Order: sequence, then structure tokens, then C-alpha cells
Amino acid sequence: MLKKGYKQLVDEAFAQIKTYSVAEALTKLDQAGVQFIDVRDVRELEREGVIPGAFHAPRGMIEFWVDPDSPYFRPVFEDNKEFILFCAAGWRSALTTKTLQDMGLERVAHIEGGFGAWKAAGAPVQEKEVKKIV
Ligand SMILES: O=S(=O)([O-])[S-]
Repeated sequence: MLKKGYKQLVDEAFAQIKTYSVAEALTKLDQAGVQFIDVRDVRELEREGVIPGAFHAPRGMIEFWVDPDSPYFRPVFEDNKEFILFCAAGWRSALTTKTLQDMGLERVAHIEGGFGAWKAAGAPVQEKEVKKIV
């Protein structure tokens, strides 16, 4: 028997994090000082598309990419931006937003319903660029 199931974890995260509707997030898409963060798996990006300008930080690595003391640190996280996370449907991003908040990021939020809701609302989507190996 688990001490906590996924539902409890997600509900606890929802209670402690900021959640933007798609409409609210859309107003922030091109805003200076705001960075969208896509925490989905790369295969989902290839299959479903991406939000223009979003930085891909897979959930599996994100704690290591955010922490400047980690050998995997990514400079995109060093600025004092607002980070808006999303996944496919809003559960992984809720857990990840809670984790980044626990790590000390002050302006972090996620998008309700994730990329699925974003796409369904007709918000901007583009194909993932395929990197050519030369
Ligand atoms: O992306 S997810 O909300 O289905 S975990």
C-alpha cells in the first residue's frame, strides 16, 4: 500500500502552486521576462508539436538543470524570469512546478490542462525543429 498516491501528490501540488488558464498564459507568451518551459518527453514534442519559444526541459532532468551547483545546469534558469511550465495535461507540470518552488524559484507557475488544452484552444503551436546532423 502506498503512503501517497499520484492523486494526493497532484492535489497537494495544485493547492500550493500558481495555475494559469490557457487564456492567462497566452497573454504572457511573448512577454519580456517570461519563459515557457516544456517538461514533456521529446517524443511528445515530435508527435504533438511545441509552443513557439518554449524551452524544452524534460521533467526527468529539470532539478539538475535548475541548480547552478549541478554539472547539468542550464543558464536559461539563472535569470530572474517568470517560468511557466506545461506538460501534456497538467499533472506532471503541477508536480514539477511544486518541486521548483520548493527549490526556491520565486516566480513559477503552470498551465491548466497543459499542451492539450493549449492546442484545443487554438493557441499557437508549431512543429518541433528537427536538428540536422551534418
Ligand atoms: O501530462 S500529464 O498531465 O498527462 S502527466
